[in-house]
Amino acid sequence: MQKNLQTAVIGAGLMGHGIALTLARAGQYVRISDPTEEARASVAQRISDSLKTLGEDEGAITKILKRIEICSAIETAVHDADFVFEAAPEKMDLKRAIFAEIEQHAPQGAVLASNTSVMPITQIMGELRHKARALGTHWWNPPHMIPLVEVVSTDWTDPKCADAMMALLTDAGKTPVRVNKDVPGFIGNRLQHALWREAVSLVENGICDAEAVDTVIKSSFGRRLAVLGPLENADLVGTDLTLDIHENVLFDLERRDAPSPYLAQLVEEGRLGMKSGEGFRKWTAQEADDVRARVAQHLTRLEGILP
Ligand SMILES: NC(=O)c1ccc[n+]([C@@H]2O[C@H](COP(=O)([O-])OP(=O)(O)OC[C@H]3O[C@@H](n4cnc5c(N)ncnc54)[C@H](O)[C@@H]3O)[C@@H](O)[C@H]2O)c1
Repeated sequence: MQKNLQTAVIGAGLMGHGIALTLARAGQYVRISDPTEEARASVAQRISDSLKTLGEDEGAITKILKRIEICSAIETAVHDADFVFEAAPEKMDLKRAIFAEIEQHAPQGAVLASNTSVMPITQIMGELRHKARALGTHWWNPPHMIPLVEVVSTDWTDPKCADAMMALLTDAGKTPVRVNKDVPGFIGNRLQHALWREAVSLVENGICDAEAVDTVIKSSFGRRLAVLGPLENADLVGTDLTLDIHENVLFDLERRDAPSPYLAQLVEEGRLGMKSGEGFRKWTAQEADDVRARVAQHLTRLEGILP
């Protein structure tokens, strides 16, 4: 893979800082833009802290930071970019306006990607003049630690642009996966939220409490999920057993096609989770910090264990 390519990251928040450091660490140049003074002022320190978590020393961090330029204007960030990653807030109108501006200033050959979590790429980039270079790259949080990036093609995405993006991400140490149809939630969030729908339903229907749901997952199939996907598991136990289980349980699983009223009520009551001190469960600030530290420590350890 060619090095010293010019990349642009639009939005220097949680995802943008991690995408930028991943690309710079892989030997590419990055211009990262954000209209917010606070985000621009803090992004170098946040990147440095994340690189430390990844085990980089001061010398390496200085070299990586030299590859990253911080800008306020989208035009400056994208004017000579080969690849553009948009990581601005999850608002359709904002993303559409950002891509109109990107297209105005980026080279015609640049591949343009949105990091939207669930919104259709077709809708975000439907107004572009050159839609063949538009696609989705759904990175996962923290983007510098979770290997997966879903590369989403629309009906009009040129396969060569998707190939180029796959190559760039692979070279940067990511595990890109192609999503061939632009469906809401792509692959990962469809799977994740199918599980969350059932998890909420179990609590809502008094079958168990929230702690029991989390304990069951963490102490059972959650343990093997990182090395055994569900379809590998179905082949491992046999598709015949899988069919028998589905015949006896699927009829009773949650199947509503809208969010749970129980979840809506939590939000209405201001029980927003760790940030408000209570969601499905009560959380002290210390308990919330402990969870974040536990996740970071676990992901760091996994880096050394998993292929
Ligand atoms: N946080 C996650 O876990 C996660 C995971 C996967 C995907 N995403 C998606 O990534 C995107 C970014 O999420 P985030 O968590 O980094 O949000 P964030 O709020 O941390 O960062 C967004 C940044 O965009 C900046 N911004 C606002 N308007 C802008 C503009 N016009 N141009 C450029 N930058 C602008 C903000 O100042 C902010 O710094 C969203 O689409 C989100 O859905 C988030």
